[in-house]
Amino acid sequence: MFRFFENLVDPYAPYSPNDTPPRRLLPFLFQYARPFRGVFVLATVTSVLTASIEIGLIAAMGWVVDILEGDPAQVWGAHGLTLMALGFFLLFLRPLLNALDVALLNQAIMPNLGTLIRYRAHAHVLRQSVGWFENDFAGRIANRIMQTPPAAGEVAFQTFDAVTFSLAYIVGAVLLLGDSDPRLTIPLLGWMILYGLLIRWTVRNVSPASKASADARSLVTGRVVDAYTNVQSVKMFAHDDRELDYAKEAIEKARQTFMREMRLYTTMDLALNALNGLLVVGVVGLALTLWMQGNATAGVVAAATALVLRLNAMTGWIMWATTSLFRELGIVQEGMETIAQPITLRDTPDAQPLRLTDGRIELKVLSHHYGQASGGLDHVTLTIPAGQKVGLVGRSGAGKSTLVKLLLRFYDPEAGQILIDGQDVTRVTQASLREGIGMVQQDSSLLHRSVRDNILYGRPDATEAEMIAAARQAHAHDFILGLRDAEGRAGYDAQVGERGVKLSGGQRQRISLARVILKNAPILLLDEATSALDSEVEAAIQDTLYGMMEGKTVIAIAHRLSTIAHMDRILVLDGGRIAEDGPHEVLLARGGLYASFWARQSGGFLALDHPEDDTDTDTATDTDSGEAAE
Ligand SMILES: Nc1ncnc2c1ncn2[C@@H]1O[C@H](COP(=O)(O)OP(=O)(O)OP(=O)(O)O)[C@@H](O)[C@H]1O
Repeated sequence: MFRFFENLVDPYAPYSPNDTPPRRLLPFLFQYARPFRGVFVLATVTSVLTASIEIGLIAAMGWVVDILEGDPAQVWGAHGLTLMALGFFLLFLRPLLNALDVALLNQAIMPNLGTLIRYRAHAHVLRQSVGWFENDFAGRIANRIMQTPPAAGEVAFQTFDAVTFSLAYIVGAVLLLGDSDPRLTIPLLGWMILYGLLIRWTVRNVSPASKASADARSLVTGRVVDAYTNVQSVKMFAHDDRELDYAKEAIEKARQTFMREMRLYTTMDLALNALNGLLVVGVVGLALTLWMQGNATAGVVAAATALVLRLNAMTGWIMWATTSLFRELGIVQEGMETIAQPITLRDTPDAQPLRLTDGRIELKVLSHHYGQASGGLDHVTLTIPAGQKVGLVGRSGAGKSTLVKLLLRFYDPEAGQILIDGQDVTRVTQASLREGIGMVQQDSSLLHRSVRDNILYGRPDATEAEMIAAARQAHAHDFILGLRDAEGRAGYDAQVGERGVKLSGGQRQRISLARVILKNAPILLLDEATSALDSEVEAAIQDTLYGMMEGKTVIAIAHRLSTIAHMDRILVLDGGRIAEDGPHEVLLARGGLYASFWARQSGGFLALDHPEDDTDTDTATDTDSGEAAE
């Protein structure tokens, strides 16, 4: 029985993703609720029926009190059949309806609605561009993906469990009292107006307060996760206390917003109690007066009393349900700041797969300043013929990585065009573009999975033998065989830890090299691909790299000029522009920037951020081949 209801809606059913999700709350929720339409209609019906039955039972109780006033000997004869029908209804039909109501809520809606939202929200966020992720905390994004779905589930639950039920119940109460004596509805209607006003006040204040709270909580998660992911820097600079203070600031903000929210609930509770007192005194007092005047039966007084006492008990629950509904709506609204953001970098509707025939790359007056006045790339025009090997050098911040990221379409250029084999990279599908490009980065972070999964990331359908061959080529096979993780998994099955932290930098770089070897894409981008390797391994890997470059168009960013000196062509970027362009010897002979870089190389390293300043840069060269060495 459970399974039937649990399978009523498939949260993973195919759907057409929406690049621009609605920015308003209700349309946003409705888009996720669409697959649940049938279930929601049924839940509304059962909820209304359940409320009507509650009212019916109270009416029946009044009726029973009235028949008690008659002759006991006559009761069975006159009302036996009705009483038996009532018993049958209570014993069998009511539990059945109740079971249907609960199963729809607990089995069909609750587990599936949250799952559907989480799955689709994650799918949406995954489609965001690299630039989008750079502008936020990963922890905050994750927090929103985690807390929005249960909040939306709670909204649905309260809507059917409390709101629909209580509305139906209150309407039923008015009808029942009106039927007994219309005057009895006067205090009830008065109460309803005040109660409505109280709910309106609460709702208006609770949603923003809860959104502020949720916002503050997400910030806490963002800061906490930021400290955990960068724990090495935290420890290295002995900044535990600073980090704690930084988090405390956010934690305190969360406490302040939470306190503001809780004040609302206390005020609401006090007002509700006062209102309920008025209701009981009003209705029961009036019913008693009518009875004393002989205008109402004992049954009417009993039913009216039962009704308001039940209402009295229910209002707290309704109020709680209504506020939790709006509190959860506030959380959903906060989550929407992440989940409802449009995908700005997307495939054009007519995007075709990239047809990579030769691997010719053209940049046409390409500019990208990350939305700022300077930085990035500035008016770069360039043609790289198919199969050419290009070395890209320049000072730190010259725009080398920007060029590579634009080529991969991690961002859309602010001006100009990039063509690969004559096709504009913004007009082909992103998947096909990135399939055609292999990239090895300086900071090769791996996924928290097994070595095998990480290498196969380059080509998931590769065979075991192909994967091992790639690892061998990257000089990774031997050390991989020696790996063993904390759970005893060894070799290719060993887990590499978050971002590959359980491996050395050189090991990480070799694994990421193996996956690019496996991918075997026609265009190769190397961003300091061997920077983390010791010279012995590097020498061996250089051979592998030269082998890999065979027949491919290559752009290699290098800080160590010796690794690119033999390339067909060297491009020197300076301040986002191409300063020099030509083979090693020609550039050396020209005596410009490249020649000065080369001259300043010591032991194969090149200096630096400030080539004018000899003393500083030479020191940096000796100690740091990363940032300082260009
Ligand atoms: N995501 C970003 N948002 C804003 N500005 C950025 C971003 N990425 C890079 N920049 C800016 O663009 C300029 C070029 O950066 P880029 O990373 O391309 O330099 P680079 O030549 O690769 O430097 P390095 O050798 O240090 O890696 C820098 O001034 C940098 O501050």
